[in-house]
Amino acid sequence: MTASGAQASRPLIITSGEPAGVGPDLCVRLAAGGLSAPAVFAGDPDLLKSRAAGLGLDIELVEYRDDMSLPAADGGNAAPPQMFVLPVPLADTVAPGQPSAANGAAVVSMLQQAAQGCLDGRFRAVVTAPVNKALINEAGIAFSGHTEFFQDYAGVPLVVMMLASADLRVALVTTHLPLRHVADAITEARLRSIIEILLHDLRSRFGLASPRILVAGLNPHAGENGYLGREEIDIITPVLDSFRAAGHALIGPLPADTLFTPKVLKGADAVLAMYHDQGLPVLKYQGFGAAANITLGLPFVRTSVDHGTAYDLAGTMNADLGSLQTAVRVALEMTVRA
Ligand SMILES: NC(=O)C1=CN([C@@H]2O[C@H](COP(=O)(O)OP(=O)(O)OC[C@H]3O[C@@H](n4cnc5c(N)ncnc54)[C@H](O)[C@@H]3O)[C@@H](O)[C@H]2O)C=CC1
Ligand SMILES: NCC(=O)COP(=O)(O)O
Repeated sequence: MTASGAQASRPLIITSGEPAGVGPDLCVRLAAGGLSAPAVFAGDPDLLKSRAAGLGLDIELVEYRDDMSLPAADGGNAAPPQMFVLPVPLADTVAPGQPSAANGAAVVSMLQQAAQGCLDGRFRAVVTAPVNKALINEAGIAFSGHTEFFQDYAGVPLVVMMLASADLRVALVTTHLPLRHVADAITEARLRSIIEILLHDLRSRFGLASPRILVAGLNPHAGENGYLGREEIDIITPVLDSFRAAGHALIGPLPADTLFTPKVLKGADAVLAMYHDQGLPVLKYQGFGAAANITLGLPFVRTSVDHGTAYDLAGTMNADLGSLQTAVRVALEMTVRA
């Protein structure tokens, strides 16, 4: 697959995420293995250098400047491989697995610089390594996730979180919300806008002309005709009916407990789950390590890993690189299509 000339000349920006987690390890491993497209890594150069050394990787860190033109396959033929770094210095030095809230501002700065570079057209797309949401809050910065951060930064009213493996796509109506607030957040207006974004991006970014989407109910047994909750009757069904009347293939609301069985999933292009832990455990059970987290509805492409900071694996070669590789591949494919 090849990108257009203008797209190919713009590098991906990959944020290295929580400094004490596996993000920096995965980034140096990705750079050492070579990428199929130009990429810049946002992070602290000293940290990346020391993590590469600790993992026994021989790479040359090169400070990235906007006026640089990067080799087509980043670090491809250079020996040792080159890693282009947008420097974001940390406030505190950290050891693998030992996070410090003092670095919260630097972690958020990586995201700001990446988002701004995408909005300005300097970067092709952003790929994020995991952050620790609680630690950023401890640093005094309100933060519930990359998804919400990029939505706010881009100034768009709503985005959709979708995790995708080779065999399953799961999008969410609500994201990082306490469970007791979920039902109130599922309004007709929100559900309608989420479905519009999902339909639009499945067509434009994934090449699905008429996506078939299975929609979960909120309550057990999709509400059991109203005896176990009324959201299906009052909100979900009317919204789905209006999309169906317009010719869209939306099936549901389906009982979530059997929605993910192979027979029901057959022929579906995506599942729309009502909340985070209704959909994501299934996706992760099915595809952990080979899935990407994608934010739909942004004015730029953003993908991420399917896992968290994995402090227990930081500084070792034991973390699986598969999800970061998948996130990079999906970002490249999405930017070719759009
Ligand atoms: N995209 C992001 O920024 C995400 C960040 N997080 C953050 O990560 C932190 C830790 O969350 P947890 O729930 O413990 O999830 P986690 O994904 O960090 O760890 C859960 C389990 O998966 C394993 N694991 C994670 N990544 C792996 C990899 N690449 N290869 C092999 N095994 C891997 C870990 O060793 C652990 O056993 C939290 O602060 C959370 O906010 C969680 C999910 C996504
Ligand atoms: N479970 C996915 C997750 O929490 C990642 O969220 P985000 O940081 O990508 O918004």
